[in-house]
Amino acid sequence: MEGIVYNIQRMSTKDGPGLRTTVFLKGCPLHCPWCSNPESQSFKPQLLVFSNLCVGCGACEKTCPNGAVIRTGNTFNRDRAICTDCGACVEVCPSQAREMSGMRMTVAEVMQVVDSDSIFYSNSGGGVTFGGGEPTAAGDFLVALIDACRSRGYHTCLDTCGVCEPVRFRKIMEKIELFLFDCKHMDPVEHKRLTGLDNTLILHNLHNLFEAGKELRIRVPLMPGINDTDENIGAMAEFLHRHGCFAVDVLPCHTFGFNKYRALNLSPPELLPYKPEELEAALARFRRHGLRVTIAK
Ligand SMILES: C[S@@+](CC[C@H](N)C(=O)[O-])C[C@H]1O[C@@H](n2cnc3c(N)ncnc32)[C@H](O)[C@@H]1O
Ligand code: SF4
Ligand code: SF4
Ligand code: SF4
Repeated sequence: MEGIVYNIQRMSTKDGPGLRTTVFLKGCPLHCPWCSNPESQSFKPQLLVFSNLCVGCGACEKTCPNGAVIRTGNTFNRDRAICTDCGACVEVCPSQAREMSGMRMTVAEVMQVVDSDSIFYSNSGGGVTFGGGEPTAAGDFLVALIDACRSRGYHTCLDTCGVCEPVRFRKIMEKIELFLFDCKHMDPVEHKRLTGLDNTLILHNLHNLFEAGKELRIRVPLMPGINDTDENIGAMAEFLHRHGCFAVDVLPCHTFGFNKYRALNLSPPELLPYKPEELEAALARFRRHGLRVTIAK
């Protein structure tokens, strides 16, 4: 079985306990306007062009079979309407200005990388995390990867936005040991306006996780002026309290990865990270609503 993987991060300390291997699966049903991994949203491999690294050699123009390379002065980009993301120009670029995101891999190929890190899992209390994109959108490929990890005794963690058809989510839920579950916005209309889908499925799946007593950490990507209002944080606290949860991990807005929007010929988000005093004020709103708050690693 095959799926599209856009990165395998080794020795990660940020995606769950201990030392971890994080497998990033490409494709996401949401389009959060602040997403730090815009290349993770499409379900297909994609070309990124980092114009600042272009040395103007013209090799890509000569190689492109579709005439999709556009020259502006001494830099070479591509016409998105014509480019087929075939990757031929990446092979000839001498300066890494061109890069393909996403490659087709089999379960065995992913597990070869995972297995080579396994010595570190038992010593550190670590294991394997599946992220993305939205890992549940990879369907049977994700299930097969989890099964392969569990059969070897590796701890498994899922970093998810929770948008997943409930029957499939239940199947995944039974196999995963720790969930990092995002809560982005509590208002369904606002959730849809921001991300393209409302939060009905998300809250349904989250409710089921709580009911099943699964180990989970709620993560809130905190975006200035977007979801850090007293009203939204209050609604979040009300939902979480009803499920016996009194703590969240906050991911304050960062702009790492925003350079990849230009590399995909997209406009980067117009967002600035919090000033320290603004972040403190937002965190205080969580505490006022009875939620312990930690900044996620
Ligand atoms: C790229 S997502 C992948 C997992 C899944 N799609 C999700 O959204 O939960 C990984 C984490 O990064 C967070 N994130 C994405 N963009 C961010 C940004 N600009 N600042 C802070 N956190 C961000 C997400 O909210 C999520 O918790
Ligand atoms: S990815 Fe293929 S089609 Fe697109 S610019 Fe490069 S060579 Fe041309
Ligand atoms: S091959 Fe790379 S360095 Fe050469 S013109 Fe194209 S993008 Fe620039
Ligand atoms: S759900 Fe996650 S991967 Fe998908 S767009 Fe939002 S932050 Fe990006």
